[in-house]
Amino acid sequence: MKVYKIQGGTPLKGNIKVSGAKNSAVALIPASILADSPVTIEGLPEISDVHTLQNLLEDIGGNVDFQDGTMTIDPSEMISMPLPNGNVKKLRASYYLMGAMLGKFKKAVIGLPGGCHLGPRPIDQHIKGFEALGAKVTNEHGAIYLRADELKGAKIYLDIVSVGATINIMLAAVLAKGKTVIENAAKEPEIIDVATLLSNMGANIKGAGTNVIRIEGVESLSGTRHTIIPDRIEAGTFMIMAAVAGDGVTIDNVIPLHVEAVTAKLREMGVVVEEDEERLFIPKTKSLKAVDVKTLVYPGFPTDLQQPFCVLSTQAEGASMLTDTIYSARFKQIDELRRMNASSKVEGRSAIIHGPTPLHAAKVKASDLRAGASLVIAGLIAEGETEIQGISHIERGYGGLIEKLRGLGASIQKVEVPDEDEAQSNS
Ligand SMILES: CC(=O)N[C@H]1[C@@H](OP(=O)(O)OP(=O)(O)OC[C@H]2O[C@@H](n3ccc(=O)[nH]c3=O)[C@H](O)[C@@H]2O)O[C@H](CO)[C@@H](O)[C@@H]1O
Ligand SMILES: C=C(OP(=O)(O)O)C(=O)O
Repeated sequence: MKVYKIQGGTPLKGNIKVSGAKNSAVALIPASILADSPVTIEGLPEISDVHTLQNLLEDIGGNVDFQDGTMTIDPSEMISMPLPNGNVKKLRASYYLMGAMLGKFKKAVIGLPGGCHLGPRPIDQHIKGFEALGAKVTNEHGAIYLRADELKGAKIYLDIVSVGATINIMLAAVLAKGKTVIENAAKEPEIIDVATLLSNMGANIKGAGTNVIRIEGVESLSGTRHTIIPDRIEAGTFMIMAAVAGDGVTIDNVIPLHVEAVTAKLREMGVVVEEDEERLFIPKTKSLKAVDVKTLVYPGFPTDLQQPFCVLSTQAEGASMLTDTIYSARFKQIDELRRMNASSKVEGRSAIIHGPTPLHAAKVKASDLRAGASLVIAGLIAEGETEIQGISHIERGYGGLIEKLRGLGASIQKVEVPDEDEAQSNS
């Protein structure tokens, strides 16, 4: 089994570059299915979610070339092959194959998606949208069957503000007949990025980034070239690292507006954040003050940074309360941080953390992507050598993390160790 080993205590210094956004990448790649000719996407992150989607597009007949962050997808020979199992379970965003394949082929069979276990993650709003557009949707043995004679534009009000449902309905609607209006749409930057790609492919979309999106269906879409936006969650992760373990860190390839909620919270804690057009500089932090955080939909504080932020709170003076209003059970990092001496507990939808508490190295396990990120940050400040298991979760969303952190002087390596669970079950 591969693990990360981190020798904590080395202050981080220098420049670190943010990659393309995971949550855009995983929607832009399926969006290419809708074109009639090759789509090229530049700046993609080297993460396993991207590689898994490449394999899924190849499974349905796509011709995909991926080198140095640039992926060219030729969809001209794709067919609506059923994808009930296998790779679709490896990531959350395989649900975008539903919208894209329904839009293009008017039929699809896609297994229920995987992704991080953060409490219930239903897809009822996606299905409600597909049905409103005229699709018949059934769940048969864990796979979603979608079929429509024809897709027709409709007015869809989302009961819950959902990133996935907003994008999925856009994907299904761009080739539908007539006008679709998505009300109570999510406003995340990734939605604008996907709308930009689709518009450059020939789609007619207005209002992406606001809570009402209007789409006028078109006959066909063609290939184009698109550069992805930077990953605001990776940027936020590096901001937290710099605040808690830094001795002067410059974060390159950031859109400061996209991380405003994080910047504001860090400043409230006493962290200096200097903004430039496309970069941030965080000097060494003198002391950290405890703050309360509540996750909200964009432009609020992102749920994806709640888990890493918990580590910062362990080093702040006083009691912090971090409340996740998006996911009821996104606190699996807390038990692992307690192993490392954090004074923390979960009460309902909140983590309560008392600090400052020195963290000690331990053997810990990443249960999901951002729990993994929080353990990496904890390992960087803990005394001794931390071993992190479950790194496949981390590698779904952070590309080249070891190299990037080594560039800041961190002592981190990926090594093979015997699998203790396997050894125990064999003995
Ligand atoms: C691949 C991707 O982009 N993942 C992101 C996306 O996930 P994802 O798109 O899955 O998250 P949503 O925005 O859909 O979920 C928001 C909330 O709505 C609920 N919900 C969602 C859809 C639905 O049909 N019914 C329903 O009840 C969810 O359980 C959750 O409580 O947005 C989340 C919220 O910012 C992020 O944490 C994820 O990193
Ligand atoms: C929850 C996340 O990802 P996914 O939706 O892909 O599981 C995340 O990126 O933090």
